Amino acid sequence: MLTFMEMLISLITAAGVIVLCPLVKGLVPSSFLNNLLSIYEEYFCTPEITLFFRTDCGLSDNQMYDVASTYLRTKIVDSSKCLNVGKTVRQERPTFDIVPGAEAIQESERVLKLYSRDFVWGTPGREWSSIILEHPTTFEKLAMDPVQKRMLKDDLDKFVNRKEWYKKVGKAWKRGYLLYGPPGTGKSSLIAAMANYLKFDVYDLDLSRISSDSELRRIFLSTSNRSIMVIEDIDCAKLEDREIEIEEMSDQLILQKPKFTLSGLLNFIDGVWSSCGEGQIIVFTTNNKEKLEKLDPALLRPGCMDMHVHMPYLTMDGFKQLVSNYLGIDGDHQLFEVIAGLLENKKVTPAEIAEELLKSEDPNVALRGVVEFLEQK
Ligand SMILES: Nc1ncnc2c1ncn2[C@@H]1O[C@H](COP(=O)(O)OP(=O)(O)OP(=O)(O)O)[C@@H](O)[C@H]1O
Repeated sequence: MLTFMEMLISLITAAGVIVLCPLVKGLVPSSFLNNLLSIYEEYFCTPEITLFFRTDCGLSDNQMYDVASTYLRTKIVDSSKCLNVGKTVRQERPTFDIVPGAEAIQESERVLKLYSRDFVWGTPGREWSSIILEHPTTFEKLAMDPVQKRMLKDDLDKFVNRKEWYKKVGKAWKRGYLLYGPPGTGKSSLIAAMANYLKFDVYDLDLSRISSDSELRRIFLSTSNRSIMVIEDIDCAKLEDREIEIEEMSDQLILQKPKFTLSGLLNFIDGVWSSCGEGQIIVFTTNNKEKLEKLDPALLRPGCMDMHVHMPYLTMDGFKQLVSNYLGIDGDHQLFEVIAGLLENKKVTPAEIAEELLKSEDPNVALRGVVEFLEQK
């Protein structure tokens, strides 16, 4: 027979286990659990603290929200070892400490986000809205010159692993890439591959809608570290210095009209403001590199665009990669020779051939379609 004290100790221990262990919680019927918890709380519990993780901290996203959601999503078995939340009596705010192990989980489980400004116009205080980025392109799937692909991956690896080096030489930890080539050659796909490879969020910035340097500053400062800022079709972005159009301005305001300037943009990429933020990558894309050079050569210099990546029309190597992706053929095919001959004389983009390959899952039908397409081009 259990004594009263032994029963009480068992009850406390059981309730303690249930309170502390989420796994056990899932196994116990809720009515029993609630009764047990109310007895436990009434006699032994300190008041509960509820933590609210807001999605944003003013202008920027709240990283603690990401940490907490990652934590809850993975339902880490040994939960007590992963996220320490603490507050001493002297501290004004709680501290959050991710201990080793949790970072690795966070990294592998991290959901990438694509930020844009499409839904923030007229929303005071918000510079970006985001959706989950689930782009399937990886470096392996990209139809791209293998040597160039290797060089780019090495460059990215070197960049992300050299935080201390950048500090030592007194350089902002940033890197710029210019992707240029005709439409449909994979510039956007390459950006997705870079984001997936590095596990970096992507910020998609439309420069033509920026009206002043101060707006640009606010926007840049509200991006997170270790992210990719993309400015697509930069040659079409109306980069000339421009003034904001405000109809009813007082005389005083007219004297200091807000302006967007090219030098304001350069300041963020390789000037004084470039040191705000760490591990940031900026990518320009263009279909017309010459036009960009004419506008201002400074935009293409190392320090601004450190690496220029040419995305050309489709080559036979690229074609074989697409065939592997779409038809699962990794070896040879009898139509490859004729296709190689046609590709040598035609300017065709990977996007066009991808479209043809989508038409049939039967390799013979799909490849005959490609031959016809190339012959007619
Ligand atoms: N190099 C490539 N490797 C694999 N797929 C590609 C490649 N280029 C294009 N594609 C296919 O074509 C589609 C369109 O390509 P993408 O948008 O990446 O080209 P782009 O160069 O960014 O074009 P634009 O200049 O018009 O923005 C992609 O979704 C992908 O399916």
